[in-house]
Amino acid sequence: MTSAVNSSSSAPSVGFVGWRGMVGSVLMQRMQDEGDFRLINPVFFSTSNAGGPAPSFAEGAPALQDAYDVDTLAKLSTIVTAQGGDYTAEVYPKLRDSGWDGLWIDAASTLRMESSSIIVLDPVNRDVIDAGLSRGVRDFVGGNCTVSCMLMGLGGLFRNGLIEWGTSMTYQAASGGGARHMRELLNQFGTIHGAVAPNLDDPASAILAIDQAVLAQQRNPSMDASQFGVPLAGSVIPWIDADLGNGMSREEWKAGAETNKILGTDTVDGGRIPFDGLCVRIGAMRSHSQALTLKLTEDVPLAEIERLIDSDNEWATVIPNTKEATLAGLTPVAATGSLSVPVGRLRKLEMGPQYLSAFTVGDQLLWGAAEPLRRMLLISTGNL
Ligand SMILES: NC(=O)C1=CN([C@@H]2O[C@H](COP(=O)(O)OP(=O)(O)OC[C@H]3O[C@@H](n4cnc5c(N)ncnc54)[C@H](OP(=O)(O)O)[C@@H]3O)[C@@H](O)[C@H]2O)C=CC1
Ligand SMILES: N[C@@H](CC(=O)OP(=O)(O)O)C(=O)O
Repeated sequence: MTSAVNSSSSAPSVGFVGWRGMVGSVLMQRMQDEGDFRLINPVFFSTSNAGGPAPSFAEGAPALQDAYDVDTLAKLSTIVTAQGGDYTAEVYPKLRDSGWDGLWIDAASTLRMESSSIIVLDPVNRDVIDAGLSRGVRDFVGGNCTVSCMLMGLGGLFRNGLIEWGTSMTYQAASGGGARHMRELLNQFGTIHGAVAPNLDDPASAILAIDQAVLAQQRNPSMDASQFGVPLAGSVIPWIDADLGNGMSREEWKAGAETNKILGTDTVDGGRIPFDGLCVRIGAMRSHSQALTLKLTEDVPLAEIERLIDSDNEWATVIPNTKEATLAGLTPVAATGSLSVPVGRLRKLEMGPQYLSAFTVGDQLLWGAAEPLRRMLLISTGNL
């Protein structure tokens, strides 16, 4: 499918860097699905193939430009990048130093916590985005995938001041690491299966023998674990991103830091909400899940909690707390590819009526990465 672009001189010229990566591909697909290219004059950049043809879906766009060419980038009113943090760290300062004052819309975490940037998640913080645009903020960064998916699901409780503190235990999919991580997980599953396939085919074979063969394969140094460091298939890895040296992973630090920045509660007197937990990589392909324990500021009836979650935005969806509904609607397999953010397992815990459990799943390439950027571009061009 091709998407006509708007090449009239009055259409905003928007540069895209990182459009063929995983986040970038999902962003391009969403923009095609929604007809966004009709509204802008896109210029596509590459770090590896300058001069090559523009993507086939963008009919009428010029050839690929060099993503490191600051002069060419500086001609554009807006740059959208999903190229990664190293690219941002190298190119962004040069571009600003050159005097460029266009809008920088970025998926990487590099600039997220800068005071000059806003983390974009407009169903939750549209007021912060609008105020930022009015006072001349030029850097808009997508949030961490787990944080964005959590706030999309539970925004109704946060925004009504009902969360005193929260803790999340995450179950993050391989796709959070990128395309090579997804491939590695699948190869590991395949290698393990290959090691026991004859035994599996024989219904009379002993399960303990199969179990031992699986473990031997997982511990075999020949098993490719170059992306994750250790086998993920048939296991879990309770550490994501850098070691901050204080017992906390960087992914865990982002949960509290970014949640409060998005909500605007990160100032000393802004009512910071303590939010902390453990981040764990599991062998899901795509879509991050998280189990939450929330301390409420008051004893709100469960029915009211469900109403606040469900009505906060058009994507948050309460899943009834039954086994049948949970299995049908509250898994990565059910959530992947959808903008809906299911929230379930809602119940008051034994600790008291102000303690709530919740489980939520979100496609971290949609609301967790591409969709907030796409919508920020629409907001900045006056189309949302
Ligand atoms: N993965 C996720 O869930 C999330 C990622 N992010 C952030 O988004 C940024 C980009 O992440 P992600 O999309 O996963 O990164 P990818 O590694 O998938 O893509 C980044 C770049 O790698 C280059 N590349 C090299 N080989 C290939 C190939 N075979 N196929 C496609 N691209 C290739 C492309 O640049 P070129 O075309 O110039 O060669 C591409 O733009 C990162 O900063 C990440 O932290 C944010 C939220 C969630
Ligand atoms: N760290 C996330 C993915 C990601 O890219 O996050 P961030 O944009 O905060 O670096 C994960 O591995 O699941």
